[in-house]
Amino acid sequence: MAFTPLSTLSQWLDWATAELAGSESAKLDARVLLCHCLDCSETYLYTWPDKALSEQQARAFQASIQSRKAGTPVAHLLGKREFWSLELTVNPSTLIPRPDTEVLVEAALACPVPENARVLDLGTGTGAIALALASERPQWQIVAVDVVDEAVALAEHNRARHQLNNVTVQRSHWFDGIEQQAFDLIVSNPPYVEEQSLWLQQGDVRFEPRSALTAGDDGLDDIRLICKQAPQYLAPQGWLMIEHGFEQHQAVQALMAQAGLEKCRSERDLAGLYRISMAQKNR
Ligand SMILES: C[S@@+](CC[C@H](N)C(=O)[O-])C[C@H]1O[C@@H](n2cnc3c(N)ncnc32)[C@H](O)[C@@H]1O
Repeated sequence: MAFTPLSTLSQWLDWATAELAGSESAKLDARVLLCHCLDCSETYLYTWPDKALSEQQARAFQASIQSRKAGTPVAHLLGKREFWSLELTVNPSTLIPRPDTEVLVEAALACPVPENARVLDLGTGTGAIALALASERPQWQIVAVDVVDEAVALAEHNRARHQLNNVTVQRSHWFDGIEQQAFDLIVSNPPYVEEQSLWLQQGDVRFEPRSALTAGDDGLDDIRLICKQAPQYLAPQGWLMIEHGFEQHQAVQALMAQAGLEKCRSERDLAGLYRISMAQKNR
């Protein structure tokens, strides 16, 4: 659609939906991106369908629809994604937080740990898990680490944005930079996809970095290392909790047991799939 001052919001929405046809979320994406370009709410679109866009708005909207058509995730175009009711800044340096990971947050909040628990989030990315926990448990002291410098900066930005002062963000290759050795809870959503997985060639995931996604031929390289080293960094009675792929729970439980952890178990997500496993250090 060429820009014309007479084109209305509803005409632009029809154009964008047609451009994105083939995507299940075409209509939703068109609305969300138009709201972003106009800096308005969805209610505004419904209330003023006959309003015209300015030339600048129309050009910005056209550009964002073309990027979306080329596959760019909506979260990257908006520069944000909501997780656990916190608006987080996102960028291509790490994973876009997924609703699936809220299951890990729920399980962590239900974990029997001291009131002023010391918590470690390994591979924090945007800071999603650490910040969700910090917002719910201001008395917890949380260390959040990532190995990618841009992700560390992003998590720190999100921490400051939400003024969650009970979180410390730092760079570390898993446990390498961690000094405190007695956490009551270690949580992680590490990379767990097989290097050769065809899933990596589809959808939004094509725009996310491999450093956030893949972990060796069976997807377990990072989880293997985390399970092996976690007991040294857990307080007695401390818990390790890991998000993983839906076919990995038995392997992850076995790795936890091999590391000497006890009470290994997995929990299902909303789709009924085992997506997190946990275990406790008993000595
Ligand atoms: C699946 S993403 C999870 C991001 C975030 N925790 C979430 O749930 O949205 C995995 C994260 O682990 C980080 N990572 C990968 N290898 C790492 C390593 N050796 N040490 C620390 N973090 C690492 C990646 O940079 C990425 O941010």
